[in-house]
Amino acid sequence: MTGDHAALTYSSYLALDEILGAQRPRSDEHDEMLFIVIHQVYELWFKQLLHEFARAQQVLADGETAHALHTLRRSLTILKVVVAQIDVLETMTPRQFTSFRARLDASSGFQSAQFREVEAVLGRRDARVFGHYPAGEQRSRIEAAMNRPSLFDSFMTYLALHDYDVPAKSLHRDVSAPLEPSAELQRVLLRVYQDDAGEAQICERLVDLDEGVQEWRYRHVKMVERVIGHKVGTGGSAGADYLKTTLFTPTFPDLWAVRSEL
Ligand code: HEM
Ligand SMILES: N[C@@H](CC(=O)c1ccccc1NC=O)C(=O)O
Repeated sequence: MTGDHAALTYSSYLALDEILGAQRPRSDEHDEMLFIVIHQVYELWFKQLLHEFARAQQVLADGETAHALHTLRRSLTILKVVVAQIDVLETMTPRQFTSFRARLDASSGFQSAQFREVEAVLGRRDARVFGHYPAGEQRSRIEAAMNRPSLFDSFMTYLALHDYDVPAKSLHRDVSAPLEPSAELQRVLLRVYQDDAGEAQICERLVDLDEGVQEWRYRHVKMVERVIGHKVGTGGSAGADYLKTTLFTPTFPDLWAVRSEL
């Protein structure tokens, strides 16, 4: 040991004092601990997903197929884990949730800034989400993500580097605008699939990602229905009925559209 630095330990390296001291139930109800821990684990995985997506965007913009596939594969594995976590929360019955629900006040998943950042990095551009974020650091991070190229934009750069004739409208678009389906781009994607090389595998991993997010939404809405039925949400929405309206919006519409032609 040098100087007066304490030796690194398991708990100091992992900052366990901080993370294990951060569960603060507001009621004495047994199940509130599970509710808090599940959400904290989600937020940690969201943080890791954002870290992986940033890497995926870098390597795609460098045209590196193998590294991109590796990073996308890891992201998908994380996504599967967070979808599976819903099984644990579903062991909580409606009465158990109701026992502490009032203590949540008006807080809700609407306020998960990292979830909104994940959506923005993937390509969602929707100012409605800002209704739940007053000016501040969280809002700025979501705005920044909506104003830089999305994962799909990085994929456009990747395809261009691999000599595909990506339409200028897709390659040099205003990245702060929503991704619009494009017939011209779909023709390029068909070629990618016909070549059946690494580029097509990237397409498949992006479809996996899109499907995985849709799967999360479906599992979340079913969990909501079984736990609170059709009650209105703490965040002020219609609850399950609102969540159902978000189910069928794909992140990468062109990758779905081409499938009828393959
Ligand atoms: C008992 C468990 C849960 C219930 C009953 C529940 C309920 C709801 C409801 C009713 C909404 C609509 C907003 C509102 O009006 O409050 C919502 C939104 C949301 N919840 Fe949950 N939730 C649960 C667990 C989770 C978990 C574990 C996560 C993981 C982070 C999560 C993330 C979200 C997100 C991100 C939204 C916004 C979705 C969107 O606008 O597309 N929720 N939830
Ligand atoms: N919106 C839920 C409450 C809820 O689930 C929640 C509350 C605070 C923090 C995270 C939550 N999870 C997802 O919405 C409800 O209406 O019961």
